Parts: sequence; structure tokens; C-alpha cells
Amino acid sequence: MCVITALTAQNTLGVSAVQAIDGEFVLAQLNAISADVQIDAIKIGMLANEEIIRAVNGWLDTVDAPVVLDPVMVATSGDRLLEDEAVLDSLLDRASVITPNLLELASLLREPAAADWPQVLDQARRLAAKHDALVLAKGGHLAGDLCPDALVSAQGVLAEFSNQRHHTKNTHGTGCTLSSALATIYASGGDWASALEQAKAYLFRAIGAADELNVGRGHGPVNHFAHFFSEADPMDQWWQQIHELRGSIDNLEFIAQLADGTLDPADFEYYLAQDALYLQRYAQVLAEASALAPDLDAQRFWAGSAREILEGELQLHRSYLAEGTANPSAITLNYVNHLAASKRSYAELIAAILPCYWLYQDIGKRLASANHPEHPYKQWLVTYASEEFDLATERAINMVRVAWKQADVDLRERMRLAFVRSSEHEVAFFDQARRNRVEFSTA
Ligand SMILES: Nc1ncnc2c1ncn2[C@@H]1O[C@H](COP(=O)(O)OP(=O)(O)O)[C@@H](O)[C@H]1O
Ligand SMILES: Cc1ncc(COP(=O)(O)O)c(N)n1
Repeated sequence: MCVITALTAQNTLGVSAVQAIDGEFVLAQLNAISADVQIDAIKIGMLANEEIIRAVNGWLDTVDAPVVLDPVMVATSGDRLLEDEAVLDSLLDRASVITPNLLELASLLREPAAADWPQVLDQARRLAAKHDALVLAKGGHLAGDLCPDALVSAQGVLAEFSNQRHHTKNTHGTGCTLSSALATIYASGGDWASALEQAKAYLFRAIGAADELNVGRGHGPVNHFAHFFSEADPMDQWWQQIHELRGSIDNLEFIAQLADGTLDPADFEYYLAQDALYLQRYAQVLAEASALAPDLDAQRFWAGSAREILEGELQLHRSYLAEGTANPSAITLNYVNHLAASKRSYAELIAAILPCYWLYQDIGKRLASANHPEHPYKQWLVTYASEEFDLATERAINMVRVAWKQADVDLRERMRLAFVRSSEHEVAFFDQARRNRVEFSTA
């Protein structure tokens, strides 16, 4: 819930005008909230003048909630945001946590600014004692590669967290963000140190992504939504993109009959023979992914998967088939050629590999309920609905996700195309027993 205390005409270059709101109207807004909404924590920012401070002070008598007070006095641009800082004193005693930056801290103590971090901590301790509050000492304005922050009481430092300094000029709103996040997270956790740690991690990410916003020519805002945007899972998006393809697999007569057991054994055998040819090549492709893998974990996973295919799935196929009888169909060749063409890079190759896991797991899960002890294709149905296959699919998805995160825009697009193309091949592959069976004599 927000209460407007002042209107500011400002951009990234500075504040050109301030219109303070009448104290009475500020109070009306505060009362409107507390009369209706449960208040778990309060964060106070810019207050502009004494009249507003008095209104807020009076209202605080009527509510019971922790108060984070950010003594906003001067903007990043250097413009004043509070007429007279002395009038803040009365409010400071009401705060649970005061969050001054280095200059505001000095100003509240009527002292010169601290020159280093130990001096900041010392000033913070004295301010904490003066107002019987915690003080969040902030080192953002110090020189150096690290940005330390500490929660300080009259007794000394309670908790200290430090992060690297981002090289950016877009730091407008860092202090406001930190104090708001601190109050909000405290409201849900009840622990100041842990709230500070989380608030700082959130802010660190928001500053790190600030340059992406590219707003204005001065000190641009931090990116509050960096979290949301980068959190969208690219793998979910890929899965959505093949939604229609997945639907068309479900609608194939071959799949419907495989599920209810009415599939002609000759069709199943044809499919399996092609799949055996495919899998042998697929196992080679997995071994190639292992050879290209960037780390030991990935190398092991793909090599293990290749072995799994050779000794697991291929055995299953052979149990149904007379060995070595089939030639590859045009559809099978197309698919393996697509896989082979994707090995320009590790990332692209594993993106092309992925549908063979993911689509089979998906189909396996949905067809599992149709299985029963007399089902003619029960072994096939069991294989792709197994927990081991789930686990392997999950790991394969994650390998692709990790590679995607490290890829540049062009590579990401090639990965996506490789994935979609393989999914298209999967549809044709399932359907092939029902199509013109063009077979080739070379694998
Ligand atoms: N360039 C930066 N990189 C990383 N963190 C920063 C950077 N600048 C400020 N911070 C962090 O932003 C928060 C606010 O810091 P500070 O600049 O000291 O206060 P204010 O924004 O109130 O002037 C602190 O947690 C500080 O560590
Ligand atoms: C309304 C308002 N509140 C606070 C600040 C200080 O933030 P910053 O120090 O990042 O300019 C500001 N510029 N405007």
C-alpha cells in the first residue's frame, strides 16, 4: 500500500521541482489504509517537510508495525528532497531500522562524512544508540570493489553482508529499493539479518540488470523485474512451442492403437525395426555429445545415456525383432541426418537430442494408464513410463537449459530450431508405419 508524500518532477538527470502534499491529505491517505488493511511492516522514504513528518508521526501512534525509515535527504543527482533534516529527529526514535547512506548518516549525527568502512560502522553504532534503533550502515558510496552493508545496534555489528560492485551508473533508487525490500521481507520472515541478506541479493540482481533498461542519459533506474524476466524458464517456452506437434502425436492412429493394444503387430514391428536403426545412430550421437561436453558431469551423463541405449532400449527392440533385417526408411534417415547436422556445437546437438527424451517421457506417462498384464506392448509402455526414464529426461532437460543460459542470441535460436525440428521428426517417425514405406539400402 502506498501513500504519496510529495510529487517530484524528476528524470535520470535530476529533480527539477517538488510539490509536497498537504500534511492533512497525507494523514487522510494513511488513515484510509490503516482503517482497512492489515499492516505488517512500514517503510518510510521521502517526507519533504516538517508538516508531513508531523502527520506521519501522529499516525504512527495509531498503528503497531515495524518501521524501516530511509532518511531520504538528497537524491543521487544531488538535489535536496527534505527541507530541513533536523526535523527528522523526532521520527527516528520511532524506527525499528534506520537506513541512511554514508552522507545521510553523517548528517544525522551532524558530523563530517566517514572516510572508510570502520568509520561508517562507528557512526552507525552511535546513531543506533542515540535513537534506540538498528541502523543499516551502507557502504555503497565508498570507493572500492566491494559494497558492504551491516546491521548495527548500539552494541555493535549484528550482521554484515558484502557483494561485488557492479560497474554501472544506473543506480537510481538503490537505497529506496533496499529499504523497501528489507521491510517487505522482514514482514514475512521476522528476522532482520536474514531479511537484509535476501534484500541485498535482490538488489544486487536488480543493479546487475539495470543497464538492460537503458532509460535516460543520467543515472537510470535499477531493474526491479530482472528476477521475473530471467526466471522465465526457456525450456517451458520450448515445450509450449511444440504444443501443436504434441497434439498431433496424440492424434496419430498409430499411437491410439499402441495404447489400446489393437495395433497390427506388423506395424509395430516395422516401427521397432526403424527405431532400432535410429537408436544405434542416436547412441553414437549421444557419445558425440559426451565428447563435446564442457564438463565432467555432462560428459558422464551423455556417455551413460549412450550406454543405456545400447544395453537397454536396443535390447528391448531386439527382443521383439529378428536382428539386422531392416533397411532405414527415408524418414529414419532424415531424422538421423538432422541429428548429425546439429553437431556444429555441443549446445545445438543436445537441443536436437532432447525431444527423443522429452516426447517419449510425455507419451510414456500418458499411455501408462492403458497398460495391463495382457497388453501386447506392455514392455514398451513400461520402459518409457519408468522412474529412471523420468530422471534421465529431467537431467537432459537441465543440461540443455544450462547450455542455453550460456549461449548467445544466435546460438539460442539455432538450439531452439534444432529442438523443434527434432520434434517434427518424432511425429513423422511415429507415423511412418502408415506411410509410403520408402526404404534405403544404406545406413
Ligand atoms: N554499483 C553498485 N553495485 C552493487 N551494489 C551497489 C552499487 N551501488 C550501490 N549498491 C548497493 O545499493 C545499496 C544502497 O546503497 P547506497 O548507495 O549506499 O545508498 P543510497 O542508494 O541510499 O544512496 C547498498 O546495499 C549498496 O551496497
Ligand atoms: C521520490 C524520491 N525518493 C527518493 C529518491 C532518492 O533516490 P536516489 O538517491 O536513487 O536518487 C528520489 N530521487 N526520489
